[in-house]
Amino acid sequence: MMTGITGTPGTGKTSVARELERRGHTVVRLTDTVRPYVIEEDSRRRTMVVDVDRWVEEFEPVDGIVEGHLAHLLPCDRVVVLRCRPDVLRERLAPRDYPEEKIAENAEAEALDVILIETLEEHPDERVLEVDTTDLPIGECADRIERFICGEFPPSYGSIDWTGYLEVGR
Ligand SMILES: Nc1ncnc2c1ncn2[C@@H]1O[C@H](COP(=O)(O)OP(=O)(O)O)[C@@H](O)[C@H]1O
Repeated sequence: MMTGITGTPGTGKTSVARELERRGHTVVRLTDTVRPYVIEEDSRRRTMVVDVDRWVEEFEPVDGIVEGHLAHLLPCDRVVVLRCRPDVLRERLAPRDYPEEKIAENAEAEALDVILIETLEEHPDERVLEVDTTDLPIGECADRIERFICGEFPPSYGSIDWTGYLEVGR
């Protein structure tokens, strides 16, 4: 079974995947697989443009966890969408040497549920779990994901509304 862990940068994918790996799960990091599919790199914005269609087409399915902000585009059996309140997301991204424009874009994408919407375009409801990591310690996020994978924790999404965090007049 392949479980995707996706989310806006800063929502905690790397941290929770590290914890799940420590607990014995096989983890594939998407950043390690996209390199051959990079079409363009924008070093100022620290962004890569990837040939996503070809990457999805050629991706070898994994019996384990795939972690990365494109994971929901793969034919996963389960998808976990990590979330983080936009003001806290900004704090989490602050130590990265991202330009302000990129931090603002990520906070806005999070406020607009962009990754959740993309996930629901690809996967039926019963495969999707949204986890709000804002106040949930990494270990507890990992517990919930493990229980979701084995069917003990039910799928759910849609209880988050962060439109109030959209920055107006930018
Ligand atoms: N559940 C959490 N609670 C508090 N801080 C977290 C949590 N998950 C991640 N963080 C912190 O947020 C920052 C970004 O986490 P990271 O795992 O790198 O996110 P991503 O891989 O989604 O970009 C790190 O400093 C990490 O320690």
